[in-house]
Amino acid sequence: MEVASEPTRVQSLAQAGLSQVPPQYIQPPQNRPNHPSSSSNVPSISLFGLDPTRRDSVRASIAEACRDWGAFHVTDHGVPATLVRDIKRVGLTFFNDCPVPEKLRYACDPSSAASEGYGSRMLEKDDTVLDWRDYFDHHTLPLTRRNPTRWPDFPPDYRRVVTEYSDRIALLARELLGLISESLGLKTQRLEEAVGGFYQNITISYYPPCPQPELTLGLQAHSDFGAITLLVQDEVGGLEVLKDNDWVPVKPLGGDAVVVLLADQTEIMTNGQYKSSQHRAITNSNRPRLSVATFHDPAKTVKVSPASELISQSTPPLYREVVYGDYVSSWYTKGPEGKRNIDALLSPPFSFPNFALTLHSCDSRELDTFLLHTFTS
Ligand SMILES: O=C(O)CCC(=O)C(=O)O
Ligand SMILES: [Fe+2]
Repeated sequence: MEVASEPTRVQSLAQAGLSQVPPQYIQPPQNRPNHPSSSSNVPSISLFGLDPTRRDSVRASIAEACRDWGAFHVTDHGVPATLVRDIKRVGLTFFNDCPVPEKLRYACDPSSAASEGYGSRMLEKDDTVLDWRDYFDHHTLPLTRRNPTRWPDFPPDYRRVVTEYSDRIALLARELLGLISESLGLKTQRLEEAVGGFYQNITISYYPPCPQPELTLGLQAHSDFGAITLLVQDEVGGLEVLKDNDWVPVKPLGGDAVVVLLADQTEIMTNGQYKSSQHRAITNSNRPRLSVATFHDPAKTVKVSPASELISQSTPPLYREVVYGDYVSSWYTKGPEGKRNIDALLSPPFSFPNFALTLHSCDSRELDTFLLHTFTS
């Protein structure tokens, strides 16, 4: 049996003082970060005082942000600013002050996808360009998956803070799915019921300074595969979202601000009315950066499909039903490559005029997917 070897830790490379990044980290020219042309930022929505009148206007802002961006900031959301600050503090203390050999006590299993713990490589494929990132992944919900003894105990309040943060941020995810449902004219609980009890993971990402940020990515372009991701970042910044084919930096707002990223299952459930956000992280040469992404996903056995209330003769289902576990397996074996995985679920067109239109407007990869679906379904 082949035993997977321990991956190189990016922090160790950064501490070695290299002047050039090793070749495995160099992105092909088309994926390298170019200088962002946009000075805009994602919309920011305050959830303060949600009485019925405020709720109407917040719903409208959410609808616009979800349609135009698939990403937005929320503030005044009920997760205490001290807890948001604490989760960043414990993460940064672990990465900055705990020696690598000590961190390796928590190393995740490099041979199994999405295993809990301290890691550096998300994908097992040998041909992927590597991300300039180390991370710690925590399995936090349902409670049967949560075992804080598998998490660092340095700093001493690490486990308490992650536990509290997990519980509070799940409440916010629920509230946001409710507002997103309402913003589409669905009953408040609709999306939450379709997702079922949350499978929640918290990934703390640490991006060490990189000697050649113009050649690398901290995290390659992808959309998250679950339902909704809530992310906090430090003041360094580096998250970018794709908007109208431009990479737009998500500028840190500080305070209690949380970035909401719609993920693929929400795109499917909303039948494409809301798109999942394609995003990536860039690096810089002088300051380490930290982010905390909390993923809220369905259980692996849940079947996800467009909500029937959103389907009519004029709005046929755009995506085929998928068992969530199959979707995740495909993501890990093929790699994210932007939004390739969700593209593969697009339903074939239904009539000849659509067929002609689709062929006219798709690139060669979409054409492969299209032909495959047309002739195998
Ligand atoms: O570090 C970031 O800002 C992005 C993290 C992210 O997208 C992820 O972990 O899926
Ligand atoms: Fe992500």
